Amino acid sequence: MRYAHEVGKVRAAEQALMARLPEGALMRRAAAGLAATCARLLPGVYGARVVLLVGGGDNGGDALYAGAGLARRGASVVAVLASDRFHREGLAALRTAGGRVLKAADTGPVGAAIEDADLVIDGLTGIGGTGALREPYAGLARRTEDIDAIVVACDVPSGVDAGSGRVEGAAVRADVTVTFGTYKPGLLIDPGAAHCGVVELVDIGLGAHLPDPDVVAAWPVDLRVPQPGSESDKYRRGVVGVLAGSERYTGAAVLCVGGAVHGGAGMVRFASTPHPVELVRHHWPEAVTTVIDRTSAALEQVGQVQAWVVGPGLGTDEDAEALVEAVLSTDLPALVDADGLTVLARRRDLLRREAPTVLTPHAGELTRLLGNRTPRQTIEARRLECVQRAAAELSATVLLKGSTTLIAEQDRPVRVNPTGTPRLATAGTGDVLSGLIGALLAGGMPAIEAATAGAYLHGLAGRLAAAPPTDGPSGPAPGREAPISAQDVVTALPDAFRTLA
Ligand SMILES: NC(=O)C1=CN([C@@H]2O[C@H](COP(=O)(O)OP(=O)(O)OC[C@H]3O[C@@H](n4cnc5c(N)ncnc54)[C@H](O)[C@@H]3O)[C@@H](O)[C@H]2O)[C@@H](O)CC1
Ligand SMILES: [K+]
Repeated sequence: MRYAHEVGKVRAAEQALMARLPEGALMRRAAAGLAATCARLLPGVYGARVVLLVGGGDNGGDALYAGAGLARRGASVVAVLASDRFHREGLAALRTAGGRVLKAADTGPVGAAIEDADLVIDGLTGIGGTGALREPYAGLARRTEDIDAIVVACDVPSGVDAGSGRVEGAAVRADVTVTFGTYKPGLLIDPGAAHCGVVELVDIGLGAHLPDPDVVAAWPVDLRVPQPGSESDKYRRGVVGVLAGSERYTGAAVLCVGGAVHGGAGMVRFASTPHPVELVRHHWPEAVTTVIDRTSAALEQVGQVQAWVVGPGLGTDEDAEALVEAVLSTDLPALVDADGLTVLARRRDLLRREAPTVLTPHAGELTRLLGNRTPRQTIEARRLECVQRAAAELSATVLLKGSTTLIAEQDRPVRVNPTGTPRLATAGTGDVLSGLIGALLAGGMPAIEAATAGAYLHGLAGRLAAAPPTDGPSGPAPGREAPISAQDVVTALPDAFRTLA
C-alpha cells in the first residue's frame, strides 16, 4: 500500500519530530534525500547544469540545500528566486557551495538557464501551496514545459494541491517527485497524480509520529482475491445474482454478466426480461438465466445467491424500483450501479440496511445521489472530499469512478486505484466493473476489499487490452496502445488476475 496523510497531520508529525531534533535537521534530511535522487538521475553530477526554482517557503529551502549538496559535488547550480522572501540559511549554503542566484524578474537569463539545464528542481511550493499559482510562480512553472531537462518536484509538484490533487492553473509536470515522510493525497489522486511522474518517498523519520493514513493506494501485493481450494464447488465459490438489462437496454446485461463470469464467480445467475436473457444465454452459456416477471420482483424466481448486482441497463421505472427494493431488502451484500443509482436517488430510504452495500457512481450519478446539492463539476474537482461525504451520508461503500477511481467507506482510509487509464472511458466498461465486483463480493470479500480489487483488476485489464505485452529484447513490455471496447476489458480480465498470483 502507499499511505497518504492529510497536510495538517503531516505538519503535526513534523512538529513532533522537529521538537526532538536540532534546528534545521529535518530539512537537511529531506534535502539530502532530494539531492541523492537527483544525483542518481543525472549521468554524472560533476559539470551537470542544475536549476533550482525557489519559492518563499520551506519547499524552497529544501531545494536550496539540495542544490548546495549538488554544487559541492561539482554541479553548476543556479537558483531562481520567485519571491523576495527565501530561506536564508539555504541560500547561504548554496552560495558557499559556489551556486549562482537569479531573480525571477531576470527573464532572459532565467529562460536561458532553464533551456540549457540538465535537471530542474521545482521548489516553488510544497504542502504550503494554496490555490492557483500566482506570478511569477506560475510563469516559472510554465517554463518547465517541453524542456529537455529532467524535472524533479520537491515534495509536491508546484501548482498541485497537496491535500486533494486539485490543479487550478499552471502546475509543474515532473518526471520524478521526491516526497518526504509520507505520500500526500494529491500525489495519488488526479489531476495531481498525473503531474508527479515517478514518486519517490524519502524517509525522514516521521513514521512514529504519523496517525493512521487518510488515503491508501492498493498495490498487487495487498490484494487477496478469493482462490478456489481443492474442496471448492461452484456454490462455495460464491454465486452472484445479476439483475440487469431491459427490453430497451440489452448490452449492459451482457457486459455485466461478462465481468461476473470472468470475475471468478462459482456461478452467475442472471435474471431479466426475455430479450436480454436471450442475448446473455447466447454470449455466456455459463450463466444460469431466468426470465422474470418484473412486476412481481420476486427474487426467489432467480435462486440462491451470495451477493447481488442490480442496475446496469435496468431502466428507472417502477418495476426497476421494485427490483432495487427487493435486492436491498435482502440481508446479502449488494452492488447498485447505473440505472439502479438513479432509482436510489429518489429512494435513499432503501440504503438503511445491515448488509454491505456498494455503490459505483460516476460524478453525475453521485450528484443525484447527494440530492443535487453538489454539482457534477464540484464533485469532479473535489473528488476526495465528495466521496468521503457520500460514504458517510449514504452509509455505503462508495466507488467514485473517474480519472482516479476512489473508494470510500466511513471511518476508513479512502482507497485510490492506481491502474486506471483514460482508455477505459468508453461505453459499457462500468457494467463490466459492477459484474466483477459482484463476483468478488459473492466470493466473500468485504465490500471495500472487493471494490478495491475490482477497480484494480478492471483498470489493469483495460491497460492490458489497450497494450498487450510484446516480447522485446529485454523481455515482455507493453506494446503500442489501441482503443479498447468494454468486451476487450472482459477478455483481458484473466490476464489481469494472473498478475496477482
Ligand atoms: N516542516 C518541516 O519540518 C519540513 C518541511 N519540509 C518542506 O517544507 C514544505 C512546506 O513548507 P512551507 O510550509 O513553508 O510551505 P511551502 O514552501 O510549501 O509554500 C509556502 C510558500 O509558497 C507561497 N505560496 C503558497 N501558495 C502560493 C500560490 N498559489 N502562488 C504563489 N505562491 C504561493 C507562500 O507565499 C510561501 O512563500 C514541505 O512541502 C517540504 O518541502 C521539509 O523540509 C521537511 C521538513
Ligand atoms: K514543489
